[in-house]
Amino acid sequence: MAEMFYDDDADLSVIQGRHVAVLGYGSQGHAHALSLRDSGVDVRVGLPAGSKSRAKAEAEGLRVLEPAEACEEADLIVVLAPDPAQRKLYAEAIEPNLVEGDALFFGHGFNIRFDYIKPPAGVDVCMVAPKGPGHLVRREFSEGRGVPVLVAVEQDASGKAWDLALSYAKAIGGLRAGGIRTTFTEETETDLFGEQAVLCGGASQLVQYGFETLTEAGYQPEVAYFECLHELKLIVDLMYEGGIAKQRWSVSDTAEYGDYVSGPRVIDERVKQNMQDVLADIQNGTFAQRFIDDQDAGGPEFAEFRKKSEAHPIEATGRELRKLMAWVKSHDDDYVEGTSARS
Ligand SMILES: NC(=O)C1=CN([C@@H]2O[C@H](COP(=O)(O)OP(=O)(O)OC[C@H]3O[C@@H](n4cnc5c(N)ncnc54)[C@H](OP(=O)(O)O)[C@@H]3O)[C@@H](O)[C@H]2O)C=CC1
Ligand SMILES: CC[C@](O)(C(C)=O)C(=O)O
Ligand SMILES: [Mg+2]
Ligand SMILES: [Mg+2]
Repeated sequence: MAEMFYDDDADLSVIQGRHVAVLGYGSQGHAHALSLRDSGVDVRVGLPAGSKSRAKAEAEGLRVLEPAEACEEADLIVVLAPDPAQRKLYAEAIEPNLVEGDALFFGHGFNIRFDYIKPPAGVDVCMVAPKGPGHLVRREFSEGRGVPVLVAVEQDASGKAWDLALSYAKAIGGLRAGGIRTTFTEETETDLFGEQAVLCGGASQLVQYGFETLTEAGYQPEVAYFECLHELKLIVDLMYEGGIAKQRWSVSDTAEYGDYVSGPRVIDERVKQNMQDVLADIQNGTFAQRFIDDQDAGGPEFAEFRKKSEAHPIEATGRELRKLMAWVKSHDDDYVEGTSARS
Protein backbone atom coordinates (compact mmCIF):
# COMPACT_ATOMS: atom_id res chain seq x y z
CA MET A 1 0.00 0.00 0.00
CA ALA A 2 1.37 3.41 -0.94
CA GLU A 3 2.28 5.80 1.86
CA MET A 4 -0.28 8.63 1.63
CA PHE A 5 -0.09 12.12 3.10
CA TYR A 6 -2.81 14.73 3.63
CA ASP A 7 -2.94 18.35 4.85
CA ASP A 8 -2.73 17.37 8.54
CA ASP A 9 0.58 15.56 7.90
CA ALA A 10 2.38 18.71 6.74
CA ASP A 11 3.43 21.97 8.40
CA LEU A 12 2.91 25.00 6.14
CA SER A 13 5.26 27.14 8.25
CA VAL A 14 8.24 25.16 6.92
CA ILE A 15 7.82 26.45 3.37
CA GLN A 16 6.63 29.85 4.67
CA GLY A 17 10.12 30.24 6.17
CA ARG A 18 11.84 29.89 2.78
CA HIS A 19 12.56 32.27 -0.11
CA VAL A 20 11.37 30.54 -3.27
CA ALA A 21 12.42 31.09 -6.91
CA VAL A 22 10.00 29.58 -9.44
CA LEU A 23 11.84 29.16 -12.74
CA GLY A 24 9.35 29.19 -15.60
CA TYR A 25 5.83 30.57 -15.67
CA GLY A 26 4.07 28.12 -17.97
CA SER A 27 1.53 25.41 -17.19
CA GLN A 28 3.06 24.30 -13.86
CA GLY A 29 5.12 27.44 -13.13
CA HIS A 30 2.16 29.80 -12.95
CA ALA A 31 0.18 27.33 -10.81
CA HIS A 32 2.99 26.80 -8.29
CA ALA A 33 3.98 30.49 -8.12
CA LEU A 34 0.43 31.75 -7.56
CA SER A 35 -0.60 29.03 -5.09
CA LEU A 36 2.65 29.34 -3.09
CA ARG A 37 2.05 33.10 -2.95
CA ASP A 38 -1.56 32.58 -1.86
CA SER A 39 -0.29 30.20 0.85
CA GLY A 40 1.85 32.95 2.37
CA VAL A 41 5.19 31.99 0.80
CA ASP A 42 7.80 34.52 -0.37
CA VAL A 43 7.95 33.94 -4.15
CA ARG A 44 9.82 35.46 -7.06
CA VAL A 45 9.67 34.19 -10.65
CA GLY A 46 12.80 33.62 -12.77
CA LEU A 47 12.40 34.22 -16.53
CA PRO A 48 14.83 35.22 -19.29
CA ALA A 49 14.81 38.91 -20.32
CA GLY A 50 12.78 38.42 -23.52
CA SER A 51 10.34 35.89 -22.07
CA LYS A 52 6.74 36.04 -23.29
CA SER A 53 5.57 35.00 -19.82
CA ARG A 54 6.99 38.03 -18.02
CA ALA A 55 3.91 40.22 -18.59
CA LYS A 56 1.55 37.50 -17.31
CA ALA A 57 3.51 37.02 -14.08
CA GLU A 58 3.84 40.76 -13.51
CA ALA A 59 0.11 41.24 -14.14
CA GLU A 60 -0.46 38.92 -11.14
CA GLY A 61 1.73 41.18 -9.00
CA LEU A 62 4.66 38.72 -8.91
CA ARG A 63 8.27 39.97 -8.90
CA VAL A 64 10.04 38.75 -12.02
CA LEU A 65 13.83 38.56 -12.21
CA GLU A 66 16.35 36.98 -14.56
CA PRO A 67 16.74 33.27 -13.62
CA ALA A 68 20.26 33.76 -12.16
CA GLU A 69 19.13 36.72 -10.03
CA ALA A 70 16.10 34.81 -8.78
CA CYS A 71 18.32 31.86 -7.84
CA GLU A 72 20.80 34.10 -6.05
CA GLU A 73 18.04 35.63 -3.88
CA ALA A 74 16.33 32.31 -3.14
CA ASP A 75 17.12 29.42 -0.82
CA LEU A 76 14.64 27.12 -2.59
CA ILE A 77 14.64 26.89 -6.38
CA VAL A 78 11.87 25.05 -8.21
CA VAL A 79 12.66 24.16 -11.81
CA LEU A 80 9.47 24.51 -13.87
CA ALA A 81 10.90 25.38 -17.26
CA PRO A 82 10.34 22.78 -20.04
CA ASP A 83 12.31 19.55 -19.41
CA PRO A 84 14.66 19.96 -22.40
CA ALA A 85 15.52 23.54 -21.32
CA GLN A 86 16.42 22.55 -17.76
CA ARG A 87 19.97 21.24 -18.39
CA LYS A 88 21.18 24.60 -19.81
CA LEU A 89 19.19 26.58 -17.25
CA TYR A 90 20.82 24.57 -14.48
CA ALA A 91 24.36 25.08 -15.84
CA GLU A 92 23.94 28.81 -16.47
CA ALA A 93 21.67 30.11 -13.73
CA ILE A 94 21.14 27.54 -10.99
CA GLU A 95 24.44 25.77 -10.30
CA PRO A 96 26.50 28.97 -9.93
CA ASN A 97 24.02 30.20 -7.30
CA LEU A 98 23.54 27.04 -5.25
CA VAL A 99 24.97 27.23 -1.74
CA GLU A 100 24.97 24.69 1.05
CA GLY A 101 21.56 24.59 2.72
CA ASP A 102 19.64 25.46 -0.46
CA ALA A 103 16.93 23.21 -1.82
CA LEU A 104 16.39 22.27 -5.47
CA PHE A 105 12.85 21.21 -6.39
CA PHE A 106 11.41 19.66 -9.56
CA GLY A 107 7.88 19.06 -10.87
CA HIS A 108 9.00 15.94 -12.75
CA GLY A 109 12.09 13.76 -12.36
CA PHE A 110 13.26 13.62 -16.00
CA ASN A 111 16.57 15.51 -15.71
CA ILE A 112 17.64 13.78 -12.50
CA ARG A 113 16.53 10.31 -13.63
CA PHE A 114 18.39 10.58 -16.94
CA ASP A 115 21.44 12.34 -15.41
CA TYR A 116 21.18 15.61 -17.33
CA ILE A 117 21.39 17.47 -13.99
CA LYS A 118 23.74 16.40 -11.20
CA PRO A 119 23.25 18.59 -8.13
CA PRO A 120 26.10 19.06 -5.66
CA ALA A 121 26.18 17.59 -2.16
CA GLY A 122 24.93 19.96 0.54
CA VAL A 123 21.67 20.73 -1.27
CA ASP A 124 18.29 19.09 -0.70
CA VAL A 125 16.88 17.65 -3.94
CA CYS A 126 13.11 17.11 -3.88
CA MET A 127 10.18 16.64 -6.20
CA VAL A 128 6.53 17.59 -5.94
CA ALA A 129 4.94 16.30 -9.14
CA PRO A 130 1.24 17.06 -9.65
CA LYS A 131 -0.75 14.28 -11.31
CA GLY A 132 -2.58 16.73 -13.55
CA PRO A 133 -2.08 19.61 -16.00
CA GLY A 134 -0.83 22.84 -14.44
CA HIS A 135 -3.89 24.87 -15.46
CA LEU A 136 -6.05 22.41 -13.50
CA VAL A 137 -3.59 22.46 -10.57
CA ARG A 138 -4.25 26.19 -10.25
CA ARG A 139 -8.00 25.96 -10.96
CA GLU A 140 -8.49 23.23 -8.36
CA PHE A 141 -6.45 25.14 -5.75
CA SER A 142 -8.48 28.33 -6.35
CA GLU A 143 -11.72 26.39 -5.87
CA GLY A 144 -10.59 24.91 -2.54
CA ARG A 145 -9.69 21.51 -3.98
CA GLY A 146 -6.41 20.04 -5.19
CA VAL A 147 -4.69 17.74 -7.66
CA PRO A 148 -2.86 14.70 -6.17
CA VAL A 149 0.92 14.87 -6.05
CA LEU A 150 3.86 12.47 -6.02
CA VAL A 151 6.52 13.53 -3.52
CA ALA A 152 10.15 12.38 -3.50
CA VAL A 153 13.46 13.23 -1.92
CA GLU A 154 16.53 12.35 -3.98
CA GLN A 155 19.08 13.94 -1.66
CA ASP A 156 18.49 14.83 1.99
CA ALA A 157 21.40 17.13 2.81
CA SER A 158 19.59 19.00 5.60
CA GLY A 159 18.04 15.94 7.21
CA LYS A 160 14.71 17.82 6.90
CA ALA A 161 14.08 17.54 3.17
CA TRP A 162 10.97 15.38 3.53
CA ASP A 163 9.20 17.87 5.81
CA LEU A 164 10.11 20.65 3.37
CA ALA A 165 8.77 18.72 0.38
CA LEU A 166 5.51 17.89 2.18
CA SER A 167 5.11 21.53 3.22
CA TYR A 168 5.57 22.63 -0.39
CA ALA A 169 3.06 20.02 -1.55
CA LYS A 170 0.53 21.37 0.96
CA ALA A 171 1.09 24.96 -0.22
CA ILE A 172 0.07 24.13 -3.80
CA GLY A 173 -3.03 22.20 -2.67
CA GLY A 174 -1.64 18.74 -3.44
CA LEU A 175 -2.28 17.32 0.03
CA ARG A 176 -5.97 18.23 -0.13
CA ALA A 177 -6.23 15.40 -2.68
CA GLY A 178 -3.37 13.29 -1.33
CA GLY A 179 0.39 12.94 -1.73
CA ILE A 180 2.17 9.65 -2.34
CA ARG A 181 5.78 9.03 -1.30
CA THR A 182 7.78 7.89 -4.32
CA THR A 183 11.22 8.11 -5.93
CA PHE A 184 12.42 10.22 -8.87
CA THR A 185 12.78 6.99 -10.86
CA GLU A 186 9.25 5.72 -10.18
CA GLU A 187 7.69 9.11 -10.91
CA THR A 188 9.64 9.67 -14.12
CA GLU A 189 9.06 6.24 -15.61
CA THR A 190 5.37 5.99 -14.69
CA ASP A 191 4.64 9.57 -15.75
CA LEU A 192 6.29 9.13 -19.16
CA PHE A 193 4.51 5.81 -19.60
CA GLY A 194 1.10 7.19 -18.62
CA GLU A 195 1.28 10.22 -20.89
CA GLN A 196 2.60 8.22 -23.88
CA ALA A 197 0.58 5.02 -23.67
CA VAL A 198 -2.70 6.05 -22.06
CA LEU A 199 -3.45 9.69 -21.25
CA CYS A 200 -2.10 11.60 -24.24
CA GLY A 201 -0.65 9.25 -26.88
CA GLY A 202 -3.04 6.33 -26.42
CA ALA A 203 -6.22 8.37 -25.96
CA SER A 204 -5.49 10.78 -28.84
CA GLN A 205 -4.70 7.96 -31.26
CA LEU A 206 -7.83 6.05 -30.20
CA VAL A 207 -10.02 9.12 -30.78
CA GLN A 208 -8.44 9.88 -34.16
CA TYR A 209 -8.79 6.27 -35.37
CA GLY A 210 -12.42 6.19 -34.22
CA PHE A 211 -13.16 9.45 -36.06
CA GLU A 212 -11.34 8.25 -39.20
CA THR A 213 -13.13 4.87 -39.22
CA LEU A 214 -16.56 6.51 -39.10
CA THR A 215 -15.90 9.34 -41.57
CA GLU A 216 -14.13 7.05 -44.07
CA ALA A 217 -17.22 4.80 -43.92
CA GLY A 218 -19.31 7.79 -45.01
CA TYR A 219 -20.77 8.97 -41.71
CA GLN A 220 -20.99 12.73 -41.01
CA PRO A 221 -17.86 14.20 -39.35
CA GLU A 222 -20.02 16.05 -36.80
CA VAL A 223 -21.64 12.78 -35.71
CA ALA A 224 -18.20 11.14 -35.52
CA TYR A 225 -16.87 14.06 -33.43
CA PHE A 226 -19.71 13.86 -30.90
CA GLU A 227 -19.38 10.09 -30.71
CA CYS A 228 -15.61 9.74 -30.42
CA LEU A 229 -14.38 12.94 -28.75
CA HIS A 230 -17.11 15.03 -27.11
CA GLU A 231 -18.78 12.11 -25.36
CA LEU A 232 -15.44 10.72 -24.20
CA LYS A 233 -15.25 13.49 -21.59
CA LEU A 234 -18.69 12.55 -20.26
CA ILE A 235 -17.74 8.88 -20.08
CA VAL A 236 -14.37 9.65 -18.43
CA ASP A 237 -16.14 11.90 -15.89
CA LEU A 238 -18.04 8.81 -14.73
CA MET A 239 -14.81 6.80 -14.49
CA TYR A 240 -13.27 9.64 -12.46
CA GLU A 241 -16.24 9.58 -10.07
CA GLY A 242 -16.64 5.83 -9.66
CA GLY A 243 -14.12 3.90 -11.73
CA ILE A 244 -14.85 1.86 -14.85
CA ALA A 245 -17.67 0.16 -12.89
CA LYS A 246 -19.64 3.42 -12.57
CA GLN A 247 -19.28 4.12 -16.28
CA ARG A 248 -20.69 0.64 -16.99
CA TRP A 249 -23.48 1.26 -14.47
CA SER A 250 -24.64 4.36 -16.33
CA VAL A 251 -24.41 3.23 -19.96
CA SER A 252 -26.99 0.94 -21.56
CA ASP A 253 -26.71 -2.85 -21.27
CA THR A 254 -26.18 -2.79 -25.03
CA ALA A 255 -23.13 -0.56 -24.58
CA GLU A 256 -21.82 -2.58 -21.65
CA TYR A 257 -22.15 -5.88 -23.57
CA GLY A 258 -20.48 -4.28 -26.63
CA ASP A 259 -17.72 -3.00 -24.36
CA TYR A 260 -16.92 -6.59 -23.23
CA VAL A 261 -17.17 -8.03 -26.75
CA SER A 262 -15.34 -5.36 -28.76
CA GLY A 263 -13.05 -3.58 -26.28
CA PRO A 264 -10.53 -6.47 -26.24
CA ARG A 265 -10.93 -6.80 -30.02
CA VAL A 266 -9.85 -3.20 -30.60
CA ILE A 267 -7.33 -2.99 -27.77
CA ASP A 268 -6.00 -6.55 -28.03
CA GLU A 269 -2.99 -8.25 -26.46
CA ARG A 270 -0.70 -6.73 -29.14
CA VAL A 271 -1.50 -3.33 -27.66
CA LYS A 272 -0.28 -4.54 -24.29
CA GLN A 273 2.92 -5.81 -25.92
CA ASN A 274 3.32 -2.38 -27.58
CA MET A 275 2.84 -0.76 -24.17
CA GLN A 276 5.56 -3.00 -22.72
CA ASP A 277 7.89 -1.97 -25.56
CA VAL A 278 7.16 1.71 -24.87
CA LEU A 279 7.90 1.17 -21.18
CA ALA A 280 11.19 -0.54 -22.03
CA ASP A 281 12.26 2.42 -24.20
CA ILE A 282 11.46 4.75 -21.30
CA GLN A 283 13.37 2.64 -18.78
CA ASN A 284 16.46 2.15 -20.94
CA GLY A 285 16.67 5.85 -21.88
CA THR A 286 15.91 5.44 -25.61
CA PHE A 287 12.92 7.80 -25.46
CA ALA A 288 14.77 10.44 -23.42
CA GLN A 289 17.73 10.38 -25.82
CA ARG A 290 15.48 10.74 -28.90
CA PHE A 291 13.57 13.66 -27.34
CA ILE A 292 16.66 15.53 -26.15
CA ASP A 293 18.58 14.94 -29.43
CA ASP A 294 15.64 16.36 -31.39
CA GLN A 295 15.33 19.35 -29.02
CA ASP A 296 19.08 20.00 -29.23
CA ALA A 297 18.68 20.12 -33.03
CA GLY A 298 15.91 22.73 -32.72
CA GLY A 299 12.99 20.26 -32.51
CA PRO A 300 12.41 19.44 -36.23
CA GLU A 301 10.75 16.08 -35.52
CA PHE A 302 8.58 17.61 -32.78
CA ALA A 303 7.46 20.45 -35.12
CA GLU A 304 6.55 17.95 -37.85
CA PHE A 305 4.49 15.79 -35.44
CA ARG A 306 2.67 18.86 -34.13
CA LYS A 307 1.89 20.21 -37.63
CA LYS A 308 0.47 16.87 -38.77
CA SER A 309 -1.71 16.44 -35.70
CA GLU A 310 -3.09 19.99 -35.78
CA ALA A 311 -4.12 19.39 -39.41
CA HIS A 312 -6.19 16.26 -38.57
CA PRO A 313 -9.82 16.84 -39.76
CA ILE A 314 -11.21 16.17 -36.26
CA GLU A 315 -9.75 19.51 -35.13
CA ALA A 316 -11.61 21.60 -37.73
CA THR A 317 -14.89 19.75 -37.09
CA GLY A 318 -14.52 20.26 -33.35
CA ARG A 319 -13.74 23.97 -33.67
CA GLU A 320 -17.00 24.60 -35.51
CA LEU A 321 -19.12 22.49 -33.15
CA ARG A 322 -17.66 24.02 -29.97
CA LYS A 323 -18.67 27.51 -31.22
CA LEU A 324 -22.28 26.31 -31.06
CA MET A 325 -22.05 25.07 -27.46
CA ALA A 326 -21.74 28.19 -25.31
CA TRP A 327 -20.94 26.18 -22.19
CA VAL A 328 -18.05 24.34 -23.82
CA LYS A 329 -15.39 26.99 -23.62
CA SER A 330 -11.74 27.22 -22.75
CA HIS A 331 -11.19 28.24 -19.14
CA ASP A 332 -7.75 29.49 -20.08
CA ASP A 333 -7.65 32.99 -21.59
CA ASP A 334 -4.24 32.41 -23.14
CA TYR A 335 -5.25 29.26 -25.06
CA VAL A 336 -5.37 29.87 -28.83
CA GLU A 337 -7.93 27.57 -30.55
CA GLY A 338 -6.41 24.99 -32.88
CA THR A 339 -2.82 25.12 -31.64
CA SER A 340 -0.88 22.70 -29.45
CA ALA A 341 1.96 25.18 -28.84
CA ARG A 342 1.65 27.46 -25.81
CA SER A 343 1.40 31.16 -26.70
N1 LIG B 1 2.45 20.72 -18.10
C1 LIG B 1 2.05 20.04 -17.02
O1 LIG B 1 0.89 20.08 -16.64
C2 LIG B 1 3.00 19.22 -16.20
C3 LIG B 1 4.35 19.47 -16.23
N2 LIG B 1 5.17 18.86 -15.34
C4 LIG B 1 6.58 19.19 -15.33
O2 LIG B 1 6.71 20.56 -14.95
C5 LIG B 1 7.84 21.12 -15.61
C6 LIG B 1 7.38 22.33 -16.42
O3 LIG B 1 6.55 21.87 -17.47
P1 LIG B 1 5.46 22.82 -18.12
O4 LIG B 1 4.76 23.59 -17.04
O5 LIG B 1 4.67 21.98 -19.06
O6 LIG B 1 6.41 23.80 -18.92
P2 LIG B 1 5.98 24.92 -19.94
O7 LIG B 1 6.34 24.50 -21.32
O8 LIG B 1 4.57 25.36 -19.72
O9 LIG B 1 6.98 26.06 -19.45
C7 LIG B 1 7.12 27.18 -20.17
C8 LIG B 1 7.63 28.27 -19.27
O10 LIG B 1 9.03 28.13 -19.05
C9 LIG B 1 9.66 29.33 -19.49
N3 LIG B 1 11.00 29.06 -19.90
C10 LIG B 1 11.44 28.53 -21.07
N4 LIG B 1 12.78 28.46 -21.04
C11 LIG B 1 13.19 28.96 -19.84
C12 LIG B 1 14.45 29.18 -19.23
N5 LIG B 1 15.57 28.84 -19.84
N6 LIG B 1 14.48 29.75 -17.99
C13 LIG B 1 13.34 30.05 -17.34
N7 LIG B 1 12.12 29.90 -17.89
C14 LIG B 1 12.06 29.34 -19.11
C15 LIG B 1 8.74 29.82 -20.60
O11 LIG B 1 8.97 31.16 -20.91
P3 LIG B 1 8.42 31.77 -22.31
O12 LIG B 1 7.02 32.20 -22.05
O13 LIG B 1 9.31 32.92 -22.62
O14 LIG B 1 8.51 30.67 -23.34
C16 LIG B 1 7.40 29.59 -19.92
O15 LIG B 1 7.17 30.55 -18.92
C17 LIG B 1 8.44 20.00 -16.46
O16 LIG B 1 9.40 19.36 -15.68
C18 LIG B 1 7.24 19.08 -16.69
O17 LIG B 1 7.58 17.74 -16.99
C19 LIG B 1 4.71 17.99 -14.38
C20 LIG B 1 3.38 17.69 -14.31
C21 LIG B 1 2.44 18.19 -15.29
C1 LIG C 1 -0.27 13.75 -18.80
C2 LIG C 1 0.81 14.72 -19.16
C3 LIG C 1 1.66 15.20 -17.99
O1 LIG C 1 2.41 14.11 -17.48
C4 LIG C 1 0.72 15.70 -16.92
C5 LIG C 1 -0.19 16.84 -17.19
O2 LIG C 1 0.63 15.08 -15.88
C6 LIG C 1 2.62 16.27 -18.51
O3 LIG C 1 3.84 16.00 -18.58
O4 LIG C 1 2.16 17.37 -18.89
MG1 LIG D 1 2.00 13.62 -15.57
MG1 LIG E 1 4.57 14.33 -17.72
